[in-house]
Amino acid sequence: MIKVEGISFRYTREQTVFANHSFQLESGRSLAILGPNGQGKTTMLKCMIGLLRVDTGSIFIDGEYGYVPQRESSIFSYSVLDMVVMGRARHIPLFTSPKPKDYRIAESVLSMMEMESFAERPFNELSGGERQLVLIARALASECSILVLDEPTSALDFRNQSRVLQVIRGLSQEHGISVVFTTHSPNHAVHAADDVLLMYDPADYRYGTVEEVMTEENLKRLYGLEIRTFEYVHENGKGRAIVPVL
Ligand SMILES: Nc1ncnc2c1ncn2[C@@H]1O[C@H](COP(=O)(O)OP(=O)(O)OP(=O)(O)O)[C@@H](O)[C@H]1O
Repeated sequence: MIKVEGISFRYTREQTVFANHSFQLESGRSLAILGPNGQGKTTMLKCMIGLLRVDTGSIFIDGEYGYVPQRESSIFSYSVLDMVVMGRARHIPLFTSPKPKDYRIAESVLSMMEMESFAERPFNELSGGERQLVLIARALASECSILVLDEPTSALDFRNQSRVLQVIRGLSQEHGISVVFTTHSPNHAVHAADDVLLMYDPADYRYGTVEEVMTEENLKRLYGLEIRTFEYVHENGKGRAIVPVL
């Protein structure tokens, strides 16, 4: 779990990115962070995992985290299996090679994500969506209990967006992994998150469950747009779609 209490961050004296934000992420839940371009979503993620130091407040992380960046390419032509094995780095002593156990774990993660057939393919020859899934697999191979993803669905086609959202949902619901991700899509937050953080402006935010927070009124305020939400019924239950009024 992650507990964030009263944190503030600024890159420069003139520019506060966020001030006095508090929220938490319980085990096995997923949290979506939404806000306009440049509002500080990536900065928030970086603060949460300690890549940036907050100016005030505290962050308590109970567990190991795996970080999935927005995009990554490799100058070497690693196979997908080798890329995923790299996720084992924190378990492999310095100057030693991965052991059969590391390969077994990497293979089992690929299998959990139904990507066994990708194991021998060169990572650099995969599509953007396939690479995103491999980067998620690499983070999971570290046996993290918290997965942190920066815009995991950006640049993906409709099908791969759904695939990544299903993976996020399954990891929290079936594997007890806590997931935090940033997104520009309110629909993706509704589909894959339990909790939401809306970043309005540096001193103002809203945090709560999807049901509490993802209202037409709050989203209108966040994006400066008229928004409508629709309930629909599908074979596995109910869903909600959010659209702008254009
Ligand atoms: N290294 C940096 N130094 C100075 N300012 C930065 C740095 N990185 C980001 N910023 C600024 O901080 C603010 C927040 O940036 P951040 O990337 O966290 O926003 P974001 O909500 O993730 O944006 P986007 O949706 O466009 O990806 C922006 O105004 C950005 O210009």
